[in-house]
Amino acid sequence: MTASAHDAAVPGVPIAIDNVSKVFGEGTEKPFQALKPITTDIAPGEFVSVVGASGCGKSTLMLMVAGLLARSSGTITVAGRTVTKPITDIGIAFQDHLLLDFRTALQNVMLHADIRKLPHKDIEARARELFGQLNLEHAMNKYPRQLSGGMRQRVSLIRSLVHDPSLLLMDEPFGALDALTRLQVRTDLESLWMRRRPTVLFITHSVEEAVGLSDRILVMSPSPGEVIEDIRVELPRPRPIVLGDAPEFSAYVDRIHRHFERLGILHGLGTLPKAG
Ligand SMILES: Nc1ncnc2c1ncn2[C@@H]1O[C@H](COP(=O)(O)OP(=O)(O)OP(=O)(O)O)[C@@H](O)[C@H]1O
Repeated sequence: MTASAHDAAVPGVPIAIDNVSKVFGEGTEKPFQALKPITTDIAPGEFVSVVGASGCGKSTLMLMVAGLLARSSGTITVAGRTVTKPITDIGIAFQDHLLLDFRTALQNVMLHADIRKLPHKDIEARARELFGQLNLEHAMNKYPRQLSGGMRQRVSLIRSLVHDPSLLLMDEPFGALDALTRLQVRTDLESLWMRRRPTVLFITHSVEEAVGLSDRILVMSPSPGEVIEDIRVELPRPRPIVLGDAPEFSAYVDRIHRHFERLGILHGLGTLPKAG
């Protein structure tokens, strides 16, 4: 990739999560502790995934970072400022795969630029570049109904990143995709992220996807969730689309699955019987 003035701009924002917990229904007869206290720092431009059993509190944590849900204890700062209300003053993007039927792919990508009156020419130039980067030029002037589910998802990725947000929050964005498309979209997300390095908080049920994408993975216990291991993934980038046969990759995946086995989330992992 060639460096340009644009690439040199400041990447993502830092996030500090200090002793943050969540109890739903506080002060009622039936309070429910969804999250035990969590403390972690996310560096500017880091790609951090959260994995854990269903209901362990992953979305709750993300909503609190976004300022969309009040915390029960602790503090969260984003870009050095304490989060007390929904974050709107830094470039924040939520992954949202809904495209408008009556707008072409390019017009969908331009949606926020149109609404927020951002510099249309610059954003459109960047949008075209990103369509090119993902080999999707042919889709630019098509309507969502003319695109496959995977292509729609990739268009929505471009839409999330076209304004170079400093923070991208993604809650299980690829859940509805088939396994092959998911690999492609994962690779596309890495390639778009590498361009400007926004900070990404990424929730997934797929351990392989987390290892394929992340700088760090927060492994959560079952409900009430807490971080049981914070794993730094030291695999070089860009990571190949097919990672399964790399022993370093499998070692990370295994390590996380073993946690889940120990916690009773997975059963019957065992080891392969010896051949012969
Ligand atoms: N507004 C709410 N009021 C009461 N309980 C809630 C509320 N929101 C979430 N919960 C509960 O808190 C727990 C954590 O929910 P959360 O959605 O954060 O889990 P999750 O790890 O994201 O789950 P999944 O992987 O299934 O999406 C769940 O038991 C959920 O039912």
